Amino acid sequence: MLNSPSIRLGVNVDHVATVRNARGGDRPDVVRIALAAIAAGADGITAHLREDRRHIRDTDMARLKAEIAKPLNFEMAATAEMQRIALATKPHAVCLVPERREELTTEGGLDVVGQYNALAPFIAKLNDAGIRVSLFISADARQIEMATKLRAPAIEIHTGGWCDAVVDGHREKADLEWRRIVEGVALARSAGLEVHAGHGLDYDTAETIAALPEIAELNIGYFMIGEALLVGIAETVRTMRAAMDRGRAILKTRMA
Ligand SMILES: CC(=O)[C@@H](O)[C@H](O)COP(=O)(O)O
Ligand SMILES: NCC(=O)COP(=O)(O)O
Repeated sequence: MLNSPSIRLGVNVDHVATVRNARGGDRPDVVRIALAAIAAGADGITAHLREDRRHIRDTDMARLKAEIAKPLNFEMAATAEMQRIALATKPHAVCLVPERREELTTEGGLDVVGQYNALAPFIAKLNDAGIRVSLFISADARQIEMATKLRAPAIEIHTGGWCDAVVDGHREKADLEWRRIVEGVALARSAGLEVHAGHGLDYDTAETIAALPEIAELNIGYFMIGEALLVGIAETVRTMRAAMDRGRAILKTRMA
């Protein structure tokens, strides 16, 4: 089984922009928080430029690209507008996510099976520009198999259903969702995909999923920004990194 020796932490800064936009000013500064997260150990920054610009704005994405030295993971819907912006911005990576204006947050995974014909040329253009493409999908075998046909080198498994069930104490649903994730990441890795995970992760669920050998990257935002309001982003990043390291240590004992 191909494993990922280390596991990267991508900090999603969307909800720093949510707070900033509440009064329409320029504080808190998204880039300043991103730089502090990187200084504390984040391996990259994730930001979601939504069609409705409810949080991250075009200027945020441009400043993040210009001012951070670590990889920028540009989350976006697969639209012509976003492709144009991504090609102009040239982030390290793009993660294609589904979007509905009326959604509170990302609800499901991208339907790469149903959207294959549109996604194939869309992804090819980003690949050709040297941008690493990942697909935000559910841990569904058909979606994973189709992702491999789309020449995306990576997928990000949507962990929202599992995380919500854990937080809500729905043990049976959490166990079912977890089994789907375990099977999905194994299938994806065996197909040669780089496997990321994200949505709804907190310290406990990040530790649990970091024990899966196939996971190369976790992208975490909402929970961490909330924690940062209490203890600061640096301590939050350090605590999240420690949780992920505990997960990796559990993996190592299992494999010993
Ligand atoms: C795809 C995903 O789960 C998140 O990265 C996404 O950014 C969530 O959207 P909001 O940040 O708008 O809640
Ligand atoms: N792709 C997941 C992400 O970037 C952050 O999701 P969340 O932790 O804000 O739910």
